[in-house]
Amino acid sequence: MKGSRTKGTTTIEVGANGVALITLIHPPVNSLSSDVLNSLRDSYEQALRRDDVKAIVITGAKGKFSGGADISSFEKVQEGTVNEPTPDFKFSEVLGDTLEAAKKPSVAAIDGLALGGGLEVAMACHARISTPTARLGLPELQLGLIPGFGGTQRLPRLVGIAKALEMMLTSKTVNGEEAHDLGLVDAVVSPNELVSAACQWALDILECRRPWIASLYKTEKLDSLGEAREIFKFARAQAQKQAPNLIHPIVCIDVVEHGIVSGPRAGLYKEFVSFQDLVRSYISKSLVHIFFSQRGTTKVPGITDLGLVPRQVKKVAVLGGGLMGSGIATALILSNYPVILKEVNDQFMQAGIGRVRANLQSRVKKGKMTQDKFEKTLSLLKGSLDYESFIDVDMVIEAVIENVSLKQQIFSDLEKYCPPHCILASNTSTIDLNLIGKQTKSQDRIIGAHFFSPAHVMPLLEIVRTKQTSPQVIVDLMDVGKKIKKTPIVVGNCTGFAVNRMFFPYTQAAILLVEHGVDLYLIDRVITEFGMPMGPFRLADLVGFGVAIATGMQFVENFAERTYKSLLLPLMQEDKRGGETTRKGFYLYDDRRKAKQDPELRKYIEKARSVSGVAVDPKLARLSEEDIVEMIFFPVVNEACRVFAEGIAVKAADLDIASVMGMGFPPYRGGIMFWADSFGSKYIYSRLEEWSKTYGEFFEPCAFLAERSAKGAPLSSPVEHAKSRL
Ligand SMILES: C[C@H](O)CC(=O)SCCNC(=O)CCNC(=O)[C@H](O)C(C)(C)COP(=O)(O)OP(=O)(O)OC[C@H]1O[C@@H](n2cnc3c(N)ncnc32)[C@H](O)[C@@H]1OP(=O)(O)O
Repeated sequence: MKGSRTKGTTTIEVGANGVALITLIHPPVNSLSSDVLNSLRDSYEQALRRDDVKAIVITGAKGKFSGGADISSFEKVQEGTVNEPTPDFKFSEVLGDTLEAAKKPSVAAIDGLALGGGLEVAMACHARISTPTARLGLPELQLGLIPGFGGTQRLPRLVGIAKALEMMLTSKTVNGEEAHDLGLVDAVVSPNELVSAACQWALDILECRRPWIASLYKTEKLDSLGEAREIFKFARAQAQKQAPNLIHPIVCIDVVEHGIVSGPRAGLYKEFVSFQDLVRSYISKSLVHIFFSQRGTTKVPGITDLGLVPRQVKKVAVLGGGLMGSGIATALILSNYPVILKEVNDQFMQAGIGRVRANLQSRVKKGKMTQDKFEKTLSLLKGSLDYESFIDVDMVIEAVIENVSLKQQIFSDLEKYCPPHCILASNTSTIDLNLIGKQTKSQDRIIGAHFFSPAHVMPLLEIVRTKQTSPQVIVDLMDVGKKIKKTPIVVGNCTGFAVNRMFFPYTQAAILLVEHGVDLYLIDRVITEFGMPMGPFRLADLVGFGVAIATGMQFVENFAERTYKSLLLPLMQEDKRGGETTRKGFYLYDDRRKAKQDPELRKYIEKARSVSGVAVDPKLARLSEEDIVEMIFFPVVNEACRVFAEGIAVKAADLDIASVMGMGFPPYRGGIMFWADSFGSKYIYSRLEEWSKTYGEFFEPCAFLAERSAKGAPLSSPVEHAKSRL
């Protein structure tokens, strides 16, 4: 069973002071499985029955209150194994009728996490005591859900409507101190005082020295109805603007509002009904899939199951202080790794250090970092112009321009100057690692560490292994990845690896459509409305045509048969239109980087069209929005299938994560393979085949897709005989 190694339980221990301590136990995060919930109800009823119990404290084992409802139980509902609302989802009644309405007071003692259902249990208690570092929140919306154990009603009554909506809509947690300021917890104490302070608080409630509060009926934090309506109106407008494709944030606001207007019991009922609908929605199914897939990336068969312990990486060198190198250095020093930044001359080195400084300064400006922490963090970075200081580094990450012979030279040098255990990583985004390491004898410690720009912000780290890379080196890099808060996906070696192989047809398909008559700006709009952060043309402007063309060349060389050859980008570049940095690309940019459409583009498109020998296709010129989405993304699915079939990715779910975190594919569509399976392999195959007949090999469905389509099989089911590169 995913995410829940045991079914969990609770224990009850009655002290001489007459307080029953109920402990939630379900490693690793004390999630609330059916067994935990049933056991909690039984322990609670026992405490209420026993004459020697005067008051109750609920806490979680091993310094964690609870990570919330057991998410794996949602999967069963989503797979259709469970149809009716299960007792789990009716637990809201138990919290209201048994805990909150009890004749004995209860206090939650919170350390570590109190998330989702965990916080909802705590809010049904009559008071909450937490440690300063505890994290409290209702992150259910991240899963396409709303709180289902009364959180939509109790949180607004404890912290006010606006703050409650903010916490739920952003899924952000607050720490114990902040929770105290908000009124969500009643006192903050150190972890070793937690249980005794909570027991004392419960006795104080009993003896009327502290208030006995049922959160559900608290009113003093609630705004007047008129003010509340304004808050709801504003929240709806914001939610609509930020996530127009998502319905559950609006449902959440509706449910909170219903409770304010019609009373908390009516609110609880609406919460229950809405939760039942949402848990079965495609969006929740997709987001739950993403939740488990993201955690699944750290489990790589044949590598993470070998019992290898990651070696400690104490010092890292980064080669190249450009955009990528400085971003990588920033990510490393932010996680306390001392870093040497090597450049070829002083001017470049100072520029690189300047970029790192600017990255950190922007955190200070946003209030995410103190000036003192800024100084300390920056002091971890040292510039260097030679390899002398590489004598004691444990890992090098090369991030110079995409030039094969330059990289080959660098890796030969690294072999000479770095200690023999040192991990030699390259941040190349496309070049085959075997080529890069060709002139060395260190193939076992050469690995790809492909970051995404800006490297200190983007969450994905594509770890590329060749057939020679040792499992130890992979485990070491995965560990560094985790420490710098990246989600690693381990992939095999090939041109473009997983993410860029999927990106390539995305841009290519867009160019093909434009040359055949589809409006360029319409494509960007449709793709943005689909949920991508920006359309393919706006993205090309952001990346810059220089990089786009250089990367494209790698694909032309390696996958010529399925490359759509167009001169659109080179023609524009010839005219000094190189993307955002030149202020002109597919869009025109003003001082504030605001993009404006440019009617002049027509002349480049017409020229590119005539060079390609392509005529406007009236059918494509009238393409529906659905068709635009399919013609752009099915070629991406096709490439993802190849990547999967070749064993470059071991699990389809890794490609889902790669697409979401590397390409910006909307997580609420579950990732590229998950989304593709919602159409079915037969449909995708038939569409690609139809287009390939008219528009050429670019669309030709791959053998894997043909095979899955013939069997009517899902694209994400495991590949049995893949010639795995892992
Ligand atoms: C009715 C209610 O209103 C509905 C709900 O409560 S919905 C649930 C709300 N709770 C959440 O969304 C929290 C989800 N969990 C998290 O954000 C993070 O796991 C965490 C912050 C709790 C811990 O993070 P971290 O320490 O990095 O550990 P992480 O690797 O994520 O999780 C450890 C393991 O616990 C599992 N897990 C975490 N939370 C879980 C949950 N709520 N249910 C089931 N499994 C869970 C993970 O799948 C993972 O399993 P694995 O080891 O087999 O891969």
